[in-house]
Amino acid sequence: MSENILSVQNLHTSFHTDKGEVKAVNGVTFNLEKGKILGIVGESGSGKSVTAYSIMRILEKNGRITEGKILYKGQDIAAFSEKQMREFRGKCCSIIFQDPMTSLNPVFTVGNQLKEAIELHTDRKGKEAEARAIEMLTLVGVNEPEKRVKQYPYELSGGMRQRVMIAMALACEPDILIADEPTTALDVTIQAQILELMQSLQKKLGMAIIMVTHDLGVIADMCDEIIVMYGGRVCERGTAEDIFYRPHHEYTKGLLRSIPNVDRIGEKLIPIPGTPINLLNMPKGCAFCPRCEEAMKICIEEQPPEMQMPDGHFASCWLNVKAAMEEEKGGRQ
Ligand SMILES: Nc1ncnc2c1ncn2[C@@H]1O[C@H](COP(=O)(O)OP(=O)(O)OP(=O)(O)O)[C@@H](O)[C@H]1O
Repeated sequence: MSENILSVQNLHTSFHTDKGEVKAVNGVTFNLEKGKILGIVGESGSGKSVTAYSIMRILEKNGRITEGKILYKGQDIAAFSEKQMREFRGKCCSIIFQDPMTSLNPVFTVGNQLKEAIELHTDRKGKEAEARAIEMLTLVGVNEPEKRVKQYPYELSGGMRQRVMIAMALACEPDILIADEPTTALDVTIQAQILELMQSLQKKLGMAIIMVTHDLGVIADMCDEIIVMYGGRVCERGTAEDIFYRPHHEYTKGLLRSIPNVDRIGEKLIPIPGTPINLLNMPKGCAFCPRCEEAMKICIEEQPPEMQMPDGHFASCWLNVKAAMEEEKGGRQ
């Protein structure tokens, strides 16, 4: 039976700024099953990273979770003390970022930093931690690990640095790994290698992964479940198959039209027209409405409810409500 290791329920996160309250995440709900890969997809500014940082409670000082629950194995992490949170980060849930250089300390060797992470979160100390560091580098496919531990981050390539970051994140065998745009800064071939590595580690270690990305194409083959975000809200969530083959939100359809597809070679990619919404001034209705070619009057006025589709996945779009009503009307005639 499936088991939710993480359950995010109606999460709201805001930032206080001189210009007003930036409502970055507005009612995000999803479940992450043990050992599964979940993708969070959306364009820049849609609230993907803020959702991830809310889970880790690593928001910037002006940020705050204003509503909702984050349950880890059934326990609400909002109630965790700072000490419990330090244990949670690393042992239960780890995060890797887009640019490993911002996370790796340039003045310490790779070995030193790995050893420190291992000593901090596990019982392995000294020589045992050093041996574990080499073991972890081998696991993530770093060649000549004995030599690498003595090197500084600047001596490694971008792909190699990301492997080191993954090794560090996995040193304590967390149940959940959050990867925030882990391959965006890498060139395409290295990107594919890192994604492959993450998939194989997921299989080997059995952890769950949350992949945060703006590129639906990147995660097409690796995710079990996908949530599509726009303007801090979830537009659609379901299995990867639901999202790719049976999309029920106009934004998801737009995203799909804008990624290359081998079945449509020669076809033009269609970008989504318009600009992202202003989070300081959220529209009353559907966040995507100003850019939606199918928008109706109700879309401007009211936020669409999340509806379960016949195949079981969820979408928040008034067009589905209209379609459902018309079907019902047709059935009654
Ligand atoms: N400390 C902050 N103060 C004010 N606004 C913030 C802060 N951090 C994030 N935001 C805003 O929250 C919104 C969501 O940001 P978030 O980083 O989650 O977007 P994203 O979907 O991950 O996109 P990207 O890939 O560009 O990071 C953005 O409009 C961003 O400007």
